[in-house]
Amino acid sequence: MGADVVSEDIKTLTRDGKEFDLRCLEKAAACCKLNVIKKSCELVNLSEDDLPCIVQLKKKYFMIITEIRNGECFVTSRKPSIGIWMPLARLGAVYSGTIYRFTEQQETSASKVLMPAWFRTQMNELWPQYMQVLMATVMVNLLTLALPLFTNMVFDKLIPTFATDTLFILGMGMLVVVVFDFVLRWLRTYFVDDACRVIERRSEQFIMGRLIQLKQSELPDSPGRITHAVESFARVKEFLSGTVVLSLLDVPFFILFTLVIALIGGVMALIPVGVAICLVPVTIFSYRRTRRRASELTQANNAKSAFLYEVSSELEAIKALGASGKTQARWRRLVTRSAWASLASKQSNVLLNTLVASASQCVVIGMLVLGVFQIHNGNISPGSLFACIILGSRAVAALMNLAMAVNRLSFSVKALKELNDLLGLAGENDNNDKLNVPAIKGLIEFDKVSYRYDASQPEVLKDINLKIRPGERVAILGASGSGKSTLIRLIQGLVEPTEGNMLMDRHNLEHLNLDQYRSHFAVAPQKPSVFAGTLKSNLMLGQSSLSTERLDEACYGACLDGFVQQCSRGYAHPVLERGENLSGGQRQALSLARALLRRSRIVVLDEPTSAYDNHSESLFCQRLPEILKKDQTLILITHRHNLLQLVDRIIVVSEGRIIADDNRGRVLEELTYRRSEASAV
Ligand SMILES: Nc1ncnc2c1ncn2[C@@H]1O[C@H](COP(=O)(O)OP(=O)(O)OP(=O)(O)O)[C@@H](O)[C@H]1O
Repeated sequence: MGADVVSEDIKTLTRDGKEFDLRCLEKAAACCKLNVIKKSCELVNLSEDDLPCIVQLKKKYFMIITEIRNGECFVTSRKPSIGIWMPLARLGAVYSGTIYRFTEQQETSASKVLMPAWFRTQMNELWPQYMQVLMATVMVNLLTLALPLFTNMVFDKLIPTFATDTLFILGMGMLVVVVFDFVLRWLRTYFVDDACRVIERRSEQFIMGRLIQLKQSELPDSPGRITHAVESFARVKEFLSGTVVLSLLDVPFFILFTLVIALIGGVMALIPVGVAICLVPVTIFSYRRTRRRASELTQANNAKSAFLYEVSSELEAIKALGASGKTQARWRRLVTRSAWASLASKQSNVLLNTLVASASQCVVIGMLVLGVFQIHNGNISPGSLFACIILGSRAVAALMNLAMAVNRLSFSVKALKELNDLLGLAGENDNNDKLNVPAIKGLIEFDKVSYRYDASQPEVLKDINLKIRPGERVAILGASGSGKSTLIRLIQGLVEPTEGNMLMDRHNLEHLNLDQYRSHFAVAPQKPSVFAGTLKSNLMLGQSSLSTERLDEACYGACLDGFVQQCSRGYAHPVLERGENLSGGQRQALSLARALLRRSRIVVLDEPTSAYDNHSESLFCQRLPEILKKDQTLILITHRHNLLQLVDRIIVVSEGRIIADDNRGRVLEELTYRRSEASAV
């Protein structure tokens, strides 16, 4: 367990003088796959296994102990932010007697699939709501007993004696019961829906947080698969946190109702018990069948979502290429496949539903037939028979709900498994011992780095040794597909070398907190990313408030200033999804301005002017040096000769290897020489 990150997380959670929020801590710990355990013990009894831990002091203060040695402990708190060694006895004077320690979450594979830890954490926090649901369920089911007892009384006592006064009083009482029943059922549904709402908000926040953290190299090739996994979870969570909970809570009442039937009607209780026994194999068979169907349906829907995602983002290209017919034909095939899979899975459901409805009728028929014999033998009265029938139907209804929930569970398990597989992919900061990177000097080193995107593919970069010093202005040149952008991805830690090491200020990137590390980069990628919103929201992506002067400066540098002035609403100019209402050059300028706005230590520009006209490109070449500070490193990937005036050093990549790396003049000379040699041949 890594002390650094846990301490760091804890520090942000323990605000001096404020109430300690255990829920927040549990949530943060769950993100690191840790459980929080509250423990009462003497400080002298703390063992290595307890560390790091949060120590609760008197007066609501908290500290973190990361190490204990020779009667001293290393403690940190928010104030001072650095740690100190302190004798345990001294801390003992202000110690409240409680610590919070951490253990790694252990999961069995079954629990992982049915209720992954992150989802269970959300549900665990909702115990108060579920306790209310439980209480309402108990009340509702107890009130259910009133109707059969009333019926029994009416048939056996009131009809023979025609005691109308008692009948009216009991009738009024039953009306009150009905009103209570209505209110309780409504409340129960409300509590469940409210719990679902909370789970929805929290789990979807968690999912997005985790998705963003996943390693780029681990993500599935198809963004449609990700979308589908997240979408199907939206349908599942309501079922798991609502339907399943209610069905499970109803089950004990099957036993209660059967016991009451046994009390009133003796052997009549055998009927619901018999139906329950028959339902078990039917439900298991149906569950297995539906699980197979769910798997086929998921595959079909995945393919559909992936294709839909692709078509919706490339609609214009499809029209321009005249590929509408082919697109429709492929869509038809996908839809047909998914419709058949959907029909097959619905059939499994319908079969169980129909069987379950028949089982309910069987209970009534069975009870009537057995009841006639029982009445004839004088064992029960007609009133008891009516009461048993009502109770029997209610008892079996509880089981039927459970059987149907179990059947539907196969879909939920499938969807949860898919999402869990996705979220279980390696994340960038999964190891808790990553170093924080509050600042960098900017020394980038490739130490014998090789990289391949896929084990089955050849290496894209081979044995690269390279050093880029802080403040250098470097261009990376090379033919298409030679590996320039991959080089940049490695520098940013977006992908990990298959061999060798990537270093920043002599620290291996695999030991750094990559989120923090990347905050020192300003990147304008080859393919600009533009989002729906305004020019300002796009420029400010990932930034807090900035002055208009800073925005103006960045737009000036990227030559976007002219366009901003043309827009009547200036920076508030609306931008459509993926920047559909902007030209290619404007999208690129926006992405470039966003990078310049960050004033990061390292500025990476991948083909920054590929969509610029010649005039804008020349302007950019003039303006960029005005904007860049001396200590900012510039790494420029370009095919444009004009841009080379911005750099002092040129690195040439060919087929994944560095074939030239020198100052601008010498490399350009060498390239001209090679070109003339080649043309002479
Ligand atoms: N995500 C990926 N999965 C598999 N292979 C990839 C991926 N991205 C790039 N490649 C392959 O890696 C090689 C290097 O690609 P890279 O994008 O680094 O080239 P580049 O020099 O930047 O090219 P260009 O100048 O055309 O942008 C290419 O052969 C490309 O097909």
